[in-house]
Amino acid sequence: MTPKHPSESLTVLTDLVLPSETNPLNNLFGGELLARMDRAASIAAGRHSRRIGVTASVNHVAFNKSIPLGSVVIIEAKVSRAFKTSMEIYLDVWIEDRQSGKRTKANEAIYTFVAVDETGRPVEVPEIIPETELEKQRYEAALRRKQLSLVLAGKMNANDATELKALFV
Ligand SMILES: CC(=O)SCCNC(=O)CCNC(=O)[C@H](O)C(C)(C)COP(=O)(O)OP(=O)(O)OC[C@H]1O[C@@H](n2cnc3c(N)ncnc32)[C@H](O)[C@@H]1OP(=O)(O)O
Repeated sequence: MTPKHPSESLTVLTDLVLPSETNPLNNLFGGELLARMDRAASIAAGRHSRRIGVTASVNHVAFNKSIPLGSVVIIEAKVSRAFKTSMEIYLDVWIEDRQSGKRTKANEAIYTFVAVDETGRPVEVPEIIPETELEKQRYEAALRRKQLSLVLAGKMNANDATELKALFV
């Protein structure tokens, strides 16, 4: 399989915050943002693998900044690392000022998707070659995050998480 670059999976989802999507403080409901990010990540995973992608885990979500009613929200999703059948998708969420067009970073999230065939069985995905400095940083750290996610899910013994253990020695 020909390796790909993260830019080939870039998915940008731009949408408004409507009244039905807000909490009592008139800010975007967390679950609505999670769903939008899942959609963007699913498209990014599909662009990288050209397969059906299922969400295997949500590894990290930081709701750093609330997103008010009426905001223009931009979600950027890109595959940050591809393993054998799984892909880490890194999501950056921005609020765009209507007047100036200036973007403010609101949230970040990291999802893991697995490429599957029509019967739901995991299938291999192309390798990824990071290009920019940020892509290289995210690529390097992705193996640690995969090991942490597998340990927390009870799918990996902590003693086998070599990359993760290296952080503490
Ligand atoms: C877009 C959507 O919303 S889809 C709907 C929500 N998602 C779903 O319904 C998915 C349901 N879950 C499943 O179908 C299965 O559990 C799968 C396909 C995700 C994984 O199946 P498994 O039988 O565990 O397969 P397997 O053990 O071979 O793992 C497949 C890959 O997933 C990775 N993986 C599995 N669980 C996790 C996890 N919790 N965190 C990180 N990676 C994981 C494995 O490390 C492996 O990666 P690799 O092949 O790149 O090394």
